[in-house]
Amino acid sequence: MKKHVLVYKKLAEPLLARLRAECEVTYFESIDAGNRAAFAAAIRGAHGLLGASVRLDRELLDPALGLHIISTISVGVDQFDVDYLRERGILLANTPDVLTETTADTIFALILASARRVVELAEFVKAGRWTRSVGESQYGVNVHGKTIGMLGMGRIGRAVARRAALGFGMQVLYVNGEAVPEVEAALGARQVALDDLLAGSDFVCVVLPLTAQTERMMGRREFALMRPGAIFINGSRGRIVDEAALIEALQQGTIHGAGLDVFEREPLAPDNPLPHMANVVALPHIGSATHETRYAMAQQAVDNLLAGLRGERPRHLVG
Ligand SMILES: NC(=O)c1ccc[n+]([C@@H]2O[C@H](COP(=O)([O-])OP(=O)(O)OC[C@H]3O[C@@H](n4cnc5c(N)ncnc54)[C@H](O)[C@@H]3O)[C@@H](O)[C@H]2O)c1
Ligand SMILES: O=C(O)[C@H](O)CO
Repeated sequence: MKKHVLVYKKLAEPLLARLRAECEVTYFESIDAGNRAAFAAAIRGAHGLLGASVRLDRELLDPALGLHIISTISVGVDQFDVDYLRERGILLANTPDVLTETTADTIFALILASARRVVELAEFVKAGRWTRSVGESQYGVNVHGKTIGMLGMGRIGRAVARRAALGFGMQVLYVNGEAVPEVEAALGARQVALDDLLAGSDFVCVVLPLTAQTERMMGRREFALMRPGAIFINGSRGRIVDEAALIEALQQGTIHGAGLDVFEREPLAPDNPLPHMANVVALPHIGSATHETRYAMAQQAVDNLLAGLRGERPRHLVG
């Protein structure tokens, strides 16, 4: 008998066809208030789930007695209770590696856009306000030759550090779960204590996973340790930052600016001041959002799911 798969994210037709060749597929392009009850009901009969950006908590998963595997189209797994899945014997697979370089590109775009005020000044031109040559009040700050402090030196951290050191002649400091001798040898990167990184960096760049240990790791104390001219970049998860403390640091000039792809609440609350601040470049969580990479992620997620349902070990198993 065919296994039952529930897809909860828009999937390209060739990938859906691969799933349909082997499984019974229930397909939701996205989940919202209107179809959430139907989604919850469909989970009950599923052997496999495939999708992204939906928090699948115990309440939703408890009734799914036949569930064998969840294949998320993301590298981050903070939307899952990994211990609960392990206790239930439900496999969790994700999509590392394939999005690393694309996400590093986005993070570097944030670094450049924040330092050189690209968005603000492009809007200035669009508004027809470029009537004479720019003055000092519109100058940015250099990126090349500066020091970048990486919070996280995993796959994406290394890809950002490589761009920084080899492309922009930057010095690299890092905080990570363990030392990474290859980036020290190849890029001259130095592992330092968190406080030394904050005090010694012109750019502080977060590429950590969201965990109990990293949640709100950047708070008022940490922003106060940063250089007044420093720029804060977050390309991983909003909840690693105490957003109220970040807003305060930006408003009070404790730090110079921020480039943010992720936020405490997504999509943004309408009253969130961050996207309206002149010294902030805010993006709508697009780290991996290119046609090529999102397709490759979905393909990897389908491979993981089908392997799990066939009783094989998925290539990208979490935990
Ligand atoms: N903005 C986006 O669209 C986007 C895209 C991809 C990934 N991400 C986020 O980026 C994160 C990192 O992805 P990755 O592939 O580089 O992961 P990774 O596992 O390769 O790297 C994470 C690094 O963080 C370190 N780390 C973990 N906890 C730590 C702690 N408490 N203190 C110090 N270091 C710690 C680990 O040692 C590891 O080297 C993902 O978990 C995801 O949340 C965001
Ligand atoms: O974790 C990830 O892969 C990105 O944040 C996309 O959701």
